[in-house]
Amino acid sequence: MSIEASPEVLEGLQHWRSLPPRQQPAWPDPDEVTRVTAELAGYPPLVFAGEADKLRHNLAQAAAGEAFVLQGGDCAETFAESTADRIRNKIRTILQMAAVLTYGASLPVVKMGRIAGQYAKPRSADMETRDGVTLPVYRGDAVNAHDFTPESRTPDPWRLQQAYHRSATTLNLVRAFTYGGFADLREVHQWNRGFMANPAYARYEVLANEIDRAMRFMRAAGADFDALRTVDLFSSHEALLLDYESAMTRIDSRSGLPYNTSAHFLWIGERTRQLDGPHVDLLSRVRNPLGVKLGPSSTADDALALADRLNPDNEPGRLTFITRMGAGRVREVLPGLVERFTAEGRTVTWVCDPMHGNTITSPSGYKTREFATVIDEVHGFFEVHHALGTVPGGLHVELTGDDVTEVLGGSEKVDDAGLARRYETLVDPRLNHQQSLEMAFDVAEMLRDH
Ligand SMILES: O=C[C@H](O)[C@H](O)COP(=O)(O)O
Ligand SMILES: C=C(OP(=O)(O)O)C(=O)O
Ligand SMILES: [Mn+2]
Repeated sequence: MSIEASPEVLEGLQHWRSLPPRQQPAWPDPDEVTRVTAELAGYPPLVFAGEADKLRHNLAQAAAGEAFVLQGGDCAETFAESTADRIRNKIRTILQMAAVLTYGASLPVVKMGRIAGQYAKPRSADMETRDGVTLPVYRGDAVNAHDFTPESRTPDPWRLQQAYHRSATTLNLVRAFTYGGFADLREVHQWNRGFMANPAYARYEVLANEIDRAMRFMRAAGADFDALRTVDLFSSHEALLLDYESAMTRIDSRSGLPYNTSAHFLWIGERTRQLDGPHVDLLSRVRNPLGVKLGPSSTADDALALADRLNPDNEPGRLTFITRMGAGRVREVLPGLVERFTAEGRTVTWVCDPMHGNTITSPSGYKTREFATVIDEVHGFFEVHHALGTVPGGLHVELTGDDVTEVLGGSEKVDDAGLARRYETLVDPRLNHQQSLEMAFDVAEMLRDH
């Protein structure tokens, strides 16, 4: 039997249209946007309500310290790079990290990609000037193209449909890889041994040997490795483009409730989390698990007000705070937020984004981050939670499975001159494959030792 939504619920889903927009593209022709979204609204869902419910349950476990979250992927996915090789490398990196973290935490790892829909970016400025020419800024492949020409930079709403199709093909591959045997733990373990073969990572040898021994123990004890051939890898992106997110919001026939079917998990960015804004309004009305980014200027009052709006029933797993304070601020700002939530009996999953508070410009002019600073914020996040006796629920990172050079440092010591070798990101710098694994080993050591 199919349950329908009430007229109030359907009307509420349009309320965002009356609220002040932020970070939305200046589409040249609003009628064109209406045509695009009317078509989009008839497309099949990319994800199913039951899957989002499962993820909400997993995130509730993470809030309670019974699981650990790993959310990772590009700052901005691009259409050109949503190829089989790139997607496979990214999935492999996430699976490798998850295996190491599972050992370190002795907990199941909830895996989410910034993948299959991460095509829209909030920006600091609306316009970009080069050599005296000023054009609209690049806002992600769902909006415009990166080349610096008036044609490319003009927002084109038909790109929203391309974003849908690219998300669908990416998700198809994610499902094929993760349910088709590619995620086999024995295989993932072999890849990690390959990583450890590089002497640059000798300091993680003790941990790597422990994992090796644990695998041999499991085999000897008759563990069912065939049951470990499949994993869930959930999709997520920033819910930024209201026209798209609204068109992808559908009524679940089992419950009559709205779900955003563009991804399992949606987050609201630091720039669009205003309580009276359209992003908070639209997302408050869907049942998916939600995230909100919290930067260094966040107060406990802000965070509580967001929880009142987005999780009024204090349902575990519904709300994740992704804190991105910066390495220099996390130890000072995070405790006040966590303490208030604990004192008020609020449930939230605390996840650390050590990327966005630590962005710098290198002497040669690249937008970059220092690996050591990124790691320092992660350490600060754990120190705060351990001191308060609260639960550090997971990590949110910008990464790629490829051998790019966008973040400084790491054991392979990418330096300023080295950034030029393979700097490919169109927005923020990502950890490369090796830096991602190094972070996983570092965090796993910390988790094991706690
Ligand atoms: O990914 C995050 C933001 O979109 C990005 O950091 C904004 O970058 P900008 O300051 O270059 O606009
Ligand atoms: C835009 C992003 O982050 P924030 O909203 O935290 O700045 C992002 O995650 O790419
Ligand atoms: Mn980013």
